[in-house]
Amino acid sequence: MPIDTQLTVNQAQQIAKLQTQFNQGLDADWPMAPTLARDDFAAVIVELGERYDHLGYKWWKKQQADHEQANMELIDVLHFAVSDVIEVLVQDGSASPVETAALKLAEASIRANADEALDAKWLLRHTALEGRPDLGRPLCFGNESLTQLFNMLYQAYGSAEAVYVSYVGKNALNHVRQQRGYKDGSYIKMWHDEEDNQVMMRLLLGNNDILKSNTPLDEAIALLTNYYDDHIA
Ligand SMILES: O=c1ccn([C@H]2C[C@H](O)[C@@H](COP(=O)(O)O)O2)c(=O)[nH]1
Repeated sequence: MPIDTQLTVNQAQQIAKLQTQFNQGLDADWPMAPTLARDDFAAVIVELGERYDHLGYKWWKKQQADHEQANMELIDVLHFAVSDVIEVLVQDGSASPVETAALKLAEASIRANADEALDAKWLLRHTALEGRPDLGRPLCFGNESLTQLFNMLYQAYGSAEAVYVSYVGKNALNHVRQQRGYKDGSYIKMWHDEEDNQVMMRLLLGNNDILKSNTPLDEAIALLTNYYDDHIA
């Protein structure tokens, strides 16, 4: 049964905006005149590799699949995919790349369907078909690749709403990591016996107000920072 689900326009706009804000925390001039060298597609490839690892792809070794962590890698891919879309729009001369990227996200989320989710290799194939060698980008998130990514996200999370909460949560966690020393290595990634990702999902899923809020990021960051300071650091 196809799942009838899609991002609201407001959710798509939030994702494009939150991604821009996070990237600008690392490089204030991104995306118009970046000063920090970044390679979003290298990151996409590595995140998909991590996904295969969590799925236990090694047929020559006994492994335990961790589907929750594998799904979270798709949320990481979404971060870098949105960044890629915005960068291509800038290179193509768009005057409003963040707003246009939000529109592309909303449209892909309408076209997508969990039943059509395929293995990540097919996603990569589409990014190659939609590549822009003219921009020095052999792989790119065009409209079809974005749809394929949403197919996979819907299969992983069951609804656009769950994808949205997971995105906001991971984006917030990325901020908390930066604020608590991820760059200098002092951040503690294991929260007791679990990865911070997993604790984050539990904390946010237990807090319905964040989804409805107009400032979901601020609320998610506050929740996670308090937890980190009270229980971990
Ligand atoms: O410029 C960047 C750099 C990192 N991330 C986010 C995306 C992923 O959610 C997360 C990956 O971090 P690791 O867990 O792989 O360190 O960082 C961005 O959104 N933009």
